[in-house]
Amino acid sequence: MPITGENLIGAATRRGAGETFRAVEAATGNSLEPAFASATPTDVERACALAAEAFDSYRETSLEDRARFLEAVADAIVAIGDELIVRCMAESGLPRARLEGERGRTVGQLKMFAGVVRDGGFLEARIDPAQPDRKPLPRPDLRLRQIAVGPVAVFGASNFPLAFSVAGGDTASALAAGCPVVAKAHPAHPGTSELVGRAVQAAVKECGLPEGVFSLLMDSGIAVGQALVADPRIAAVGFTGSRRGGVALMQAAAARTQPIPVYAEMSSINPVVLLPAALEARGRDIGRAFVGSLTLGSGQFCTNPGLILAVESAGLDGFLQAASAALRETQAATMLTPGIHKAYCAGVAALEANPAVTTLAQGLAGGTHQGQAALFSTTAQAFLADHSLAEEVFGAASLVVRCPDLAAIRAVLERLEGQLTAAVHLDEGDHDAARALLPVLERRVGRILVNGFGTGVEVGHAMVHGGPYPATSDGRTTSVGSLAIHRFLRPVSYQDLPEALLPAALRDGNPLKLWRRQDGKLVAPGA
Ligand SMILES: NC(=O)C1=CN([C@@H]2O[C@H](COP(=O)(O)OP(=O)(O)OC[C@H]3O[C@@H](n4cnc5c(N)ncnc54)[C@H](OP(=O)(O)O)[C@@H]3O)[C@@H](O)[C@H]2O)C=CC1
Ligand SMILES: O=C(O)CCC(=O)C(=O)O
Repeated sequence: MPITGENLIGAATRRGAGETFRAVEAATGNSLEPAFASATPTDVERACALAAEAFDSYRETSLEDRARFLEAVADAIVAIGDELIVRCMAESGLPRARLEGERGRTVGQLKMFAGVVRDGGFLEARIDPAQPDRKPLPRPDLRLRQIAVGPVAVFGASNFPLAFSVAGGDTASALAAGCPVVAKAHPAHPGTSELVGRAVQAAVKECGLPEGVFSLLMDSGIAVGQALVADPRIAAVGFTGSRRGGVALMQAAAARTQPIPVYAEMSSINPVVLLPAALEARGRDIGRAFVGSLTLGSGQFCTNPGLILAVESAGLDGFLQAASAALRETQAATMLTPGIHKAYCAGVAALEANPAVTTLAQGLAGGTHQGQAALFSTTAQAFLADHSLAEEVFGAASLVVRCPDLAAIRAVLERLEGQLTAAVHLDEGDHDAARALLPVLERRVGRILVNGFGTGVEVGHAMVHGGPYPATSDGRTTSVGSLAIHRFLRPVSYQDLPEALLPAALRDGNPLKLWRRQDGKLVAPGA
């Protein structure tokens, strides 16, 4: 499939008339062909108009048709073949195996949402039948279902060019909910974005859906994204990226005449608590496993273990020795963009220059665009006194906080901002300490995990990839897993509507064969 550098607006391809830019080969910094032209305000207007036009028809597609569409998107992505992987490797610097795995995750995610749509449970159909004879007042007939919120703007993330980008989790969950999507390509991987965008466009056509169900806009700067969020037809926003970017979009959305929700997944340092019995029993093993997680994808995961908390002990010394030894042998790896590499180097330099911080180990040095892993330590007292030490350094750097006792670990956790994950390494002898920390962790994070690390999010029904601000802009939900669909739904109640006017999900006889809540009780289809 040739990459043309065009915008995909509904069924059309249109060369933008805005500033041109080229993708950058992550490993070399060289420009890649072809030139991409940024979309103009007219392109944004057209994409949003088409999305609004498609909305009422798309949101009422049958559950089966919508599920088939999601599967068609998945199949079309697979059908691109190796060209997608090769282009994505060049643009992102990520290795083949990682990207093949990420493509599998992207396709699996679309198929999972196809299953969610077919199941129909997300409609949350509820029926409170009329009670005309109720005293002192009759009860009306009340029926509720969830409907799609409207067209959604999706911002592709730089660090997951497939699974969190054009047809990633935000797009999959919005389309599953019945929302058309206008995607803004990340300029770090515009060719990858176009290839995937063309696959979605082809699936829209193949499934006979209105063309406005999907558009993809290119931009080298922020104008298109700002215009999208400001457009009155856009009803919600999905974003993964920097705190600065996410907050700017939240502000733009809040400043509208009609504010809309922004679901932004932003910064997280993902505390890892090493409890005493586990450290004593297997501190060295944990140290080696930690370095594996820290350096995965050159550390460019929002779930990266950026903060380690442990009480001073021989077990901690063993952990630090093993982690430092493993880190010193770690190859430097190409980072996603020169900008992200520069930001990483600045973050590492700030830690090195901090008098309260000790550099424990550094990975092998690399080329111009490669990130060198780094491990630092400080004391609980210093950490609590210096807020800058809790800031995310996006890349393979982590800070160990040496604590005098468990109370200091708790104090550090209490001080942290909202996080995506917290990991606790424990043995049976640590259960009391862990139990005491759980309420703090529940308040601070979206996912608590034991004897592992947060990198590598499982896409499933019980996953929360979210957390209190600033991990995300809305800690009540998730951007990964089937629950993510609820970001793009809202309930509507139908009072005393004649049967002929009711949506199929709420009709007598249950034609969609849904599980429904009847007078407050969950009733199986056919019961
Ligand atoms: N925690 C996490 O999961 C991640 C964190 N990051 C952090 O973000 C830094 C930069 O990486 P990057 O991926 O470029 O993330 P950004 O947040 O800078 O950008 C993400 C997307 O949002 C757009 N955007 C950014 N700011 C605005 C704005 N004010 N208005 C409208 N659109 C905007 C960008 O457009 P454009 O690029 O065209 O400006 C891009 O398409 C990294 O160094 C890292 O610190 C990055 C990825 C994931
Ligand atoms: O760890 C993962 O699998 C996902 C991480 C993520 O969401 C991110 O880095 O943006």
